[in-house]
Amino acid sequence: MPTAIELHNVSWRRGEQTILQGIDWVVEQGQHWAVLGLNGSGKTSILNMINGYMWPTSGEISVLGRRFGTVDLRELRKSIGWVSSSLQEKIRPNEQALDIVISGRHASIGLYAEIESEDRCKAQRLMEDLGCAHLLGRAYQTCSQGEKQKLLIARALMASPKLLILDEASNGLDFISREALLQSIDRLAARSDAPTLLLVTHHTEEISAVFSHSLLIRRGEIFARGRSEDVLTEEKLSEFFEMPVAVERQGGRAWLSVR
Ligand SMILES: Nc1ncnc2c1ncn2[C@@H]1O[C@H](COP(=O)(O)OP(=O)(O)OP(=O)(O)O)[C@@H](O)[C@H]1O
Repeated sequence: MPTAIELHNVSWRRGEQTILQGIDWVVEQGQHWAVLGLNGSGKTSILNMINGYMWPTSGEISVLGRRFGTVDLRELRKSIGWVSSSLQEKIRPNEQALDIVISGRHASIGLYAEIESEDRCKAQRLMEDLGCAHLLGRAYQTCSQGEKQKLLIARALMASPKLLILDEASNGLDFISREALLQSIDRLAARSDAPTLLLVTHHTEEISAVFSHSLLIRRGEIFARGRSEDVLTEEKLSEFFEMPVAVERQGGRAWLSVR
């Protein structure tokens, strides 16, 4: 089975500034990873490289077993779902929830292809799985932030991606909505046909047990990577944040506080 992601000695420089330095990271298919790093640490830059929107200054990248430089990126992107807040802004406010989900089938914003009933059934099933089937005929602008996120995840799943990136998916959610979204993500991860998941987050407590591995990025370099229980420890995180933190484990999640 090809690896989901391979970055070998990837660096990215812009003029005098080194934004990524010597990134080595391998994600096997079927693993789910959390990616943690302070603002400006380089997370989005790595995601842009994985999606082929940016090219490293040096190093090699393979995604889903295809080595960059020899692959049609537009084709490859059909196998990658990326749910981010910037996607939210691209959705037309009066578009209906079901249509938004179906539009993910062709990785387009808006409906350009004829809707097949198969697509409609799949979209409905995904909405049920994510607990947002009640929104079917609702206009996007009338949905809450949490509901919008679920719709966008369902939309990304329409194309049956092999890799799904959830980029700060819980931004702006209240406590209850965030828990509901995290539960939906857990259910998704537990499915036998689940894509490889990357959860980009600022909050360790969002990293549930399904995210078996974690990557910590600091100032454009990998600070730590490996099994989440080995990486999300008091000692490592205190060193990572350069601040003494306490970690309390509850339900397989690491809750942080400043010591
Ligand atoms: N196109 C660019 N040109 C110059 N600098 C850039 C460019 N893109 C990103 N950077 C810089 O690279 C660094 C890493 O940015 P990046 O967006 O990858 O961080 P991030 O970890 O995603 O941050 P955040 O959590 O705030 O979203 C930042 O200092 C940013 O200003």
